[in-house]
Amino acid sequence: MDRRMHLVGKVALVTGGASGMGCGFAEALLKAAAKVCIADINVETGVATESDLRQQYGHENVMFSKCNITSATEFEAVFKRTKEAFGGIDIVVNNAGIGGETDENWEQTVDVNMKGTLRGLRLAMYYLSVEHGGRGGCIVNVASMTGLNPNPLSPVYGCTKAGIIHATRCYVVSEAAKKSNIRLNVLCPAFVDTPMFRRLAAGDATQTIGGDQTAVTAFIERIGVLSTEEVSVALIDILTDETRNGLILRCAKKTGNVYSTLTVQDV
Ligand SMILES: NC(=O)C1=CN([C@@H]2O[C@H](COP(=O)(O)OP(=O)(O)OC[C@H]3O[C@@H](n4cnc5c(N)ncnc54)[C@H](O)[C@@H]3O)[C@@H](O)[C@H]2O)C=CC1
Ligand SMILES: CCCCCC(=O)/C=C/C=C\C=C\C=C\[C@@H](O)[C@@H](O)CCCC(=O)O
Repeated sequence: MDRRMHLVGKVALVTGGASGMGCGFAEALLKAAAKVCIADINVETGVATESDLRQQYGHENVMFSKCNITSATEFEAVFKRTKEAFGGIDIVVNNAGIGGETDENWEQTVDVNMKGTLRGLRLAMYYLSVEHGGRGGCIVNVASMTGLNPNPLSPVYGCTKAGIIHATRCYVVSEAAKKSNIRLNVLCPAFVDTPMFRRLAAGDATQTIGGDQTAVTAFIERIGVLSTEEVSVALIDILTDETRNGLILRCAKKTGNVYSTLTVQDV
């Protein structure tokens, strides 16, 4: 049996879609003939990305919606607008996230990455569920390799990403996911060449603890850096192969793409 989910005409909502990895995901989805809502806190970049993608992939296939994922009202409004504009939602990519480890910004890292992503996950479960007028589909949460392995440079960030992995694990085994045929997977990239990565590589001291840029540079050199196109290929594989459910996909320049199961041995 063909287990490929054709993306033609599918509707995707991508948070943090104005730039970086999210923008790459939006473009890959549009290339596969899906319709995409990019939701992002940055209006200037969001409008510019919308305009660029509309020119390439058709006005009717792309929309930008301003959304701070820490705001319940704004986030809910984006789901509503996407459903109204495109007739439903099939795919949600919870991608928006930030780094920040200082006394001033570490709690914001938790608010955006943990609470914001949980909010997106809860809304996605609601909008995709059959009992609330949805039609099932696929949720991909973007965590990080640092959510699985210790990263001494960004512990708060790493914790939020571990939280995203565990939240996905819990929803995978939920009755709600099974009843509505909702697949959930988590993407764990290592370094990817995006504005966030470039700030880190350029020595933005707010992104790490310790202030040792030599350690950051050595870490990046050891791990390697993926392009947004390479990570987008991984996303499209998760979306199109309907056997992919309850999985972690690790992506790193030197080791490639490796799937493992989200579930661990039960007691
Ligand atoms: N770049 C990297 O090396 C890696 C990044 N990641 C994760 O991938 C995701 C995307 O990261 P990048 O593209 O690198 O970052 P980026 O900073 O280049 O892009 C993130 C996008 O999210 C938006 N955003 C930030 N806060 C938001 C909020 N509160 N509400 C809505 N939108 C918001 C930004 O405006 C931006 O357009 C993040 O969750 C990040 O933690 C994971 C592994 C590696
Ligand atoms: C805001 C900072 C994070 C930037 C984005 C991000 O999520 C990047 C993650 C990249 C790679 C993580 C790799 C983890 C590797 C561990 O297994 C371990 O090898 C780390 C050991 C520390 C070291 O080598 O310095």
